[in-house]
Amino acid sequence: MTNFDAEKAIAAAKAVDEVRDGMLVGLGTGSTAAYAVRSLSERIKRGLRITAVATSQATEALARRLAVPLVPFQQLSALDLMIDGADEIDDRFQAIKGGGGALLREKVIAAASTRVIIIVDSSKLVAQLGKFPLPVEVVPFASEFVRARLAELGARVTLRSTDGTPFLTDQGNYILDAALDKIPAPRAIAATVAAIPGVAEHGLFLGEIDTIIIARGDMVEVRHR
Ligand SMILES: O=C(CO)[C@H](O)[C@H](O)COP(=O)(O)O
Repeated sequence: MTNFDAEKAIAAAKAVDEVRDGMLVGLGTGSTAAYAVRSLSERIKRGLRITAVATSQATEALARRLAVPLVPFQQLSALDLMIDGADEIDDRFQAIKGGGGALLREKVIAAASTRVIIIVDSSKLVAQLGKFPLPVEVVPFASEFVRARLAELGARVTLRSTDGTPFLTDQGNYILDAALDKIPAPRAIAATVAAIPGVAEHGLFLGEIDTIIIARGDMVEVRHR
């Protein structure tokens, strides 16, 4: 386990402490969120009664394997709590997400949740967003059109792929990773990108996050908005 893995596990356990009997809990995607699923599973084994919603097929598979009770989100419109990771987060509770390609479902679940807790290791806290390329989910039909529009904004744009095969999201869309280096005005970029026809969602989470849990070594810091 790397130091960052240990921090992820500590932050995840702290977030899972916030889960109470009867809650409907949104489960994020990625390696940090996976620690939260494991931690939640341990509490369920000790008697916690909750129902969860997964933000991706990967998280769904993990939760099923660990006997975390799941319900499809299609039957719901609101959740109590979401626990998820992030690729970058600043001290204004603004984040870039989507490194795992689940940004669209993550944004829906975040919007549906009364409270959103983001759990991160110490490498994820930044003074300004933008070092991590902004993931933009696009319908495949529009991918070249959207790529050109993002390039006009000054981004170096890469179609996410493995060995030349485009990565497909759980919705069957593509991801364009838009490297901007710095995003000094996240709200303006978010509005501009969201307005490009063919964009399904972007990875800027600007108003959704209520609590950040950051682990540094074996210390954990909880910040509330
Ligand atoms: O947004 C995400 C998935 O879409 C993840 O939360 C983000 O990529 C962080 O992943 P990890 O915890 O593996 O570093």
